[in-house]
Amino acid sequence: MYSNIIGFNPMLADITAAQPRPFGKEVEQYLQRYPDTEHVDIYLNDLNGQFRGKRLPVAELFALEKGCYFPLSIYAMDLAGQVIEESGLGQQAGEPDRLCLPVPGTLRPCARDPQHHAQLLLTMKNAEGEACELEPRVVLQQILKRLQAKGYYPVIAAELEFYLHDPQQQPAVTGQCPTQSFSVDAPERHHALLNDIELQARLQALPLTGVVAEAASGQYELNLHHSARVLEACDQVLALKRLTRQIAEKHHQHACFMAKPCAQSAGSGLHFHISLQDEQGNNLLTGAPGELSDNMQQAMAGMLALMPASMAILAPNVNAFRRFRPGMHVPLRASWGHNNRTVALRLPCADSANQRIEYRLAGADANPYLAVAIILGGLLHGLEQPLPLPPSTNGYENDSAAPLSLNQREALTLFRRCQPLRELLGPAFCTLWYTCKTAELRRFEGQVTAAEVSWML
Ligand SMILES: NC(=O)CC[C@H](N)C(=O)O
Repeated sequence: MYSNIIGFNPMLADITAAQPRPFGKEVEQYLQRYPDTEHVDIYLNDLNGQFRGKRLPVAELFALEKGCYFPLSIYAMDLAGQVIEESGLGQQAGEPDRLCLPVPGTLRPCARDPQHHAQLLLTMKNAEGEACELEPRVVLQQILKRLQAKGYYPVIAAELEFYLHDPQQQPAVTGQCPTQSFSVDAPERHHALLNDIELQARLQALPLTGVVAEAASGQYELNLHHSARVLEACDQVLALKRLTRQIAEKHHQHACFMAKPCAQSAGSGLHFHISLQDEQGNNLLTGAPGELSDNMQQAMAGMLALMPASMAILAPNVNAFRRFRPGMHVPLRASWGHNNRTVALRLPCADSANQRIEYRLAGADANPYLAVAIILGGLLHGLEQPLPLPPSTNGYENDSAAPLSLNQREALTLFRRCQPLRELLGPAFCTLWYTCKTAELRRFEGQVTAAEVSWML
C-alpha cells in the first residue's frame, strides 16, 4: 500500500542485465558458501505461478548445466495440479518432455532449511530448442525484448499482500478483523515470524524493503525494491511467496495468498509500480511540473484500453473475481487518477524524477510474469498506437470510466476476442490460457459447494 515512499528514483536503477555467470561457477560459489547442502529443488513456475519440479541430491547439480527434462504439460495444469486434456498437451499427446535449463543467478537457499536445502529455477525450451512460448516467463521476456528494441527500459516494484492465520481457522475470521492499516504495533503479534521472513529474504538476496500491516487482522503487505531487471523482479515475487509460506509453516501459521479469503474482509492484491527509462536512465514518464507527459498519457491510455480484456489474466480464477467489491481499495473500472486508491492506475505523489504508475488490478494469486506482461504490453500498445486518455476519475461514484468484467466467464470471452493481447502475448499462449482457464472454470462449476450443502441439506 505504501511502498516506495522512500523514493523510486529510476536513476538509481541499474538497467544493465546481470552478467550471467557460467552455471558451473555459480554452483561452485554456492557450495563454498553452503557446504552442507544436501538437496536441491529444481522447478518451473506453471501458469498459476505454482512450483513444479523435483528434489535432487546435491551431486546432481553440476550435471544440470546441460539441462534436464520435464513434461510440457506442466504448462497445462489447473490449480489442483491436474493436466487439462483439452489443452492437447496431456496424455493424448503422450505428455512429451522438453529440455529445461537453469536460469542463471537463481540458485538460492530454501527457507525451510537453508543450510541443507537449495532451490533453482529452470526455463523450458520448445521442440525446436527455442524459448518455450507457453512459459509465462518467456511471454514476459518477449515483451521486454520489444520494448528494449525501441529504447524503452521499464522499472518495476512489486507489493504483495497476504494473510497470516492459524491453520485451524479461516483468514480474518468474521468478527475478528479490526481495521488496523498502518498500525506499527500490529506486526508485533507476528514479530518473530516477520523477522524470520526478513532474514531468509536476505539469504536469498530478495530486496525486501518493508512490511506493512494491512486493513484486516493478520493481513500484511511485503514491498520489494524497484528494479530494472524485470524478469528477475518477477522471479523474486514468486521466491518470496514460497519463502513466506515456508516460514509461516515453521511458526505453525498459514500464509494465504488467495485474492479473497474472507468475504467480509479486505482482499489481497499484487500491485506493481511501473516506470520507464531510456538507455541513460532518464525517466521517460516525467512531465513538466503539474503536467502529464505525452508518454505518461499514452502509456496509461494503452493500459486502460486493454484492461477489460486483461481481467482474465489479472484475476485468474473464480475467487480472484470476488476481490472486486466497493469500499475495499480495489478498482471496479478501467480508471486512473492522482493520489487515489480506488482507481486502477494510481499516480502516486512523487517528485519529477520518480513519476510512475501504480497498477492495482492484479490479485495476490496472479502470476507475476503474466501480470507484468499485461501491464507492459498495455504500455507498449499505448506508445505504439497513441489513443486519447479518458478523463481521470475520483473514487467509486464517478462512473464515466469503462466498466471491467467482474466474472470469469465474461472476462475469458473478452480475452479470447482481444486481438492486441493475442499479438502481445502470442497466439499459442493465449489459446492455451483460454483453454485451460475455461476448463478449470467448468470443473469448478461442476462441483456442489459447501454453501449449497449447508443451506439446503
Ligand atoms: N494496500 C492497498 O491499497 C489495499 C489494496 C487491497 N487490499 C487490494 O486488494 O488490492
